[in-house]
Amino acid sequence: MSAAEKKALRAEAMAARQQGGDQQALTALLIEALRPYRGKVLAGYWPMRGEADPLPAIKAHDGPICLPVVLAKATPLIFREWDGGALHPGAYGTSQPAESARVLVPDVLIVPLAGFDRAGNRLGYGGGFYDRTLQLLRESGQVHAIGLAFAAQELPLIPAEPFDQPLDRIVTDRGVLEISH
Ligand SMILES: Nc1nc2c(c(=O)[nH]1)N(C=O)[C@@H](CNc1ccc(C(=O)N[C@@H](CCC(=O)O)C(=O)O)cc1)CN2
Ligand SMILES: Nc1ncnc2c1ncn2[C@@H]1O[C@H](COP(=O)(O)OP(=O)(O)OP(=O)(O)O)[C@@H](O)[C@H]1O
Repeated sequence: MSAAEKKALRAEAMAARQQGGDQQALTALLIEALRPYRGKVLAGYWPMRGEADPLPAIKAHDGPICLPVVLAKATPLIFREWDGGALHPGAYGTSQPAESARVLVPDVLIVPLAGFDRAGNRLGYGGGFYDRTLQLLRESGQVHAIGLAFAAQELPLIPAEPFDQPLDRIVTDRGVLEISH
């Protein structure tokens, strides 16, 4: 897929995201999907630009919670513990925990999506941050990646590229997709 085609696909998915969806149904399904991970380190995200909101489900998690921090372009994300307190402005309009917060290694990640397809391929903002991060985490242990999106963000096909890290599961407001690799 050319860069221009990928850009167009991303724009299409982001436009669909603006329609939103049933946030309450999404929260209930996400809480259900996280139930097996009680006590595990959970990475969420602070939603921006119309992203599906993982916060109610994160707050219901019984275990350590962390949020992504961008250190630099083209490098994996790190995750700092979040106690529910005030956040600080980070790169690209993100909000991140204080630099004094502990760095944690997540067992389960909620991955923000621009778009997704039924095979578990995902589109983000194009920074490759989650691809790099999931690659690194998967090299050193087991990690479960749950994509979160509104059902309207589904695309028929996102051509997988060699560096793309697929999701293990996708939770939308209309149900849960279990991905078999
Ligand atoms: N809520 C949330 N937090 C997150 C992410 C995310 O997708 N969602 N990230 C997921 O990676 C990381 C931040 N990465 C991001 C990368 C690019 C842009 C962004 O707005 N890009 C611009 C182009 C910027 C440029 O290249 O100059 C754009 O899309 O218009 C935002 C976040 C970590 N935190
Ligand atoms: N593991 C990796 N190692 C090196 N480069 C990578 C890796 N993963 C992705 N990239 C680079 O990152 C760029 C962006 O990837 P892509 O368009 O898939 O981003 P994205 O998945 O939309 O973004 P994000 O992961 O931040 O949500 C690609 O051009 C690719 O070259």
